[in-house]
Amino acid sequence: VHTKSFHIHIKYYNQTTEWLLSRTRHRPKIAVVCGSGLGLLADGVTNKEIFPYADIPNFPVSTVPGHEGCLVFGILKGKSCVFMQGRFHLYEGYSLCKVTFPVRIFKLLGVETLIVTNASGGLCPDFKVGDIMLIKDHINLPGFAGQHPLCGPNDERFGIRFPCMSDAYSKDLRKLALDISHELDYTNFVREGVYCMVSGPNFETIAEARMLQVLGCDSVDI
Ligand SMILES: O=P(O)(O)O[C@@H]1C[C@H](O)[C@@H](CO)O1
Ligand code: HPA
Repeated sequence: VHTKSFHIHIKYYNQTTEWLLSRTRHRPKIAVVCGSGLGLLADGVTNKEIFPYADIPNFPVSTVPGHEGCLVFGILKGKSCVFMQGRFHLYEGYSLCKVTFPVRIFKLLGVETLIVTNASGGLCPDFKVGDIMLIKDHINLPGFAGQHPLCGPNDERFGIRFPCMSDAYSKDLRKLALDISHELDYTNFVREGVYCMVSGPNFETIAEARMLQVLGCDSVDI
């Protein structure tokens, strides 16, 4: 991989951030990335301001069905939020720094909490189709092969060079989600587990899925 594809100059992050800040009144502290078919998570938002990705400078565009390709700002339960209706994938041909570009824009917009969602494949034999799995940890398989969004020059504005990953997923937020699933009587389909990223675009072979199970993965996605 050419090292240039590991890096996006800060001027592009600043340009995109300034473009958005000059067009929205919202100053979200919470961002939600909606996976395939999950753009409807933004439906309950009020005071909506919608920006198609194609209009936002430097933003990638969605090429996968089920990904609307819009950034939606608004208010949910009194909190200012931003929703990505559609996310980006390595298999679309984007470098990982392009895939994660919006996350860094969220950081520059002042977002403090990131909620990621997607439609992944279940590996844990106890899971049923349609279950919701809260991610408690992950295995970044492409990362083992040097396909990692943090490779390249480090910009301390976005975080330290060697980030600790032992607490990547907030215990407090996971507990909150579990508490709410109890309150709503959703416990028979809300699970916790280890998520694995693979590159795609093919889904896994039977042998690969079995290997991932042995490695301790409960769900897998591309
Ligand atoms: O963006 P997510 O992970 O929800 O999308 C899944 C995996 C593929 O991108 C796509 C296949 O339908 O859905
Ligand atoms: N594997 C199997 N099923 C899936 C995946 C995957 O990676 N992503 C979404 N459904």
